[in-house]
Amino acid sequence: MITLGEYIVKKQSEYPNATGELTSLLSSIRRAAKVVNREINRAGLVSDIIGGSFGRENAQGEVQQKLDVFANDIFKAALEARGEVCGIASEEEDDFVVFDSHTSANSKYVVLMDPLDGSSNIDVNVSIGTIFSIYRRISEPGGPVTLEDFLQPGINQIAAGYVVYGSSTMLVYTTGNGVHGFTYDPSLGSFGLSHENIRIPEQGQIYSINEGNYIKFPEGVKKYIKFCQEKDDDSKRPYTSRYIGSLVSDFHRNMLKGGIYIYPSGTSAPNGKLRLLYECNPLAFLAEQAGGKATDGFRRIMEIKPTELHQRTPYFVGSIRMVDKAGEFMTQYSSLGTE
Ligand SMILES: O=P(O)(O)OC[C@H]1O[C@](O)(COP(=O)(O)O)[C@@H](O)[C@@H]1O
Ligand SMILES: [Mg+2]
Ligand SMILES: [Mg+2]
Repeated sequence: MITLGEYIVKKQSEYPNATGELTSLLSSIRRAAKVVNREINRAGLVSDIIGGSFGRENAQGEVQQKLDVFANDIFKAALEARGEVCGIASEEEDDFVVFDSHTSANSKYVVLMDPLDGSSNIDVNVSIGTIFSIYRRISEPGGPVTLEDFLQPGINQIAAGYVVYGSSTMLVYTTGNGVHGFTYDPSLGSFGLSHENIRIPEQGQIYSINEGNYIKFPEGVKKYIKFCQEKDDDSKRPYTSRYIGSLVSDFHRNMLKGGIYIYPSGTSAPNGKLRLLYECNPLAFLAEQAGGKATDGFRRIMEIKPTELHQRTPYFVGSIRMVDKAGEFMTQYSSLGTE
């Protein structure tokens, strides 16, 4: 078994100019994932780290769970410790955080993260995740870190990935050279290569959307859901509806089996729920690297120029032919002004 650490180093050797900073940064994430995984495995045993609300709201007005805060602290500390990162932005931090140690201040990377994805599933033993996105800063190393360092379009990402804490724990990442998955082996305490060069099937039979919000959906989405539910032997419809309620877990399943995940805009959430910078862009990079697609119903997600740290966007991601089909319905009904 080749471990994640060995694989990252091996990949680095393919880049003669590589400095090892990204390798070290990725291994900080690997180490933090192990610590968070250990706590998640005993979720349910209520303590000051896990089990229930932290009793405070984040910038988006969501009540933070204890594990949201714990995961945020663990990843933040791990990213600061090695000095390869000059600053982070996180779902659980109102503003971006600058690391001011000498090494950090001179480093060239910023990280954006959703430390704990699927928070509503923490206390009910359903799989959850962590999402991360890595950019080269725009500002000069050694100089002040600015908001512009974080408000970069997804196409500028250097690397992205997620950890899914499910029946097994996996870390899946890309550096723009394919998508690779590693499964955690608790007996060895390391991640082993289990899914090299993941490819999303162009067409799947799974659609993932919270149909509880159906009446609030744009007409294009309502029509696409009906399309998924209609019988048509040629295209193996009706498709199967699967919705875990943890973006990482729904995305991971659809990436391996084929499928589409949609979190649309709605009458009560005009820009949808998901955050462009640390949920949608990193998974869009992975989806595209695996042969899939990610849009807001109309535009390529990774070409959207962000304006705010916690901005939301409608999200359509997964098998390329399914995202295209959903896009056709969105265009057709938005042009009819019935969006
Ligand atoms: O309950 P809803 O409205 O369907 O939302 C579920 C979605 O919200 C999220 O939980 C948002 O992420 P966080 O848990 O990180 O806030 C996604 O993981 C998930 O897909
Ligand atoms: Mg999330
Ligand atoms: Mg979260």
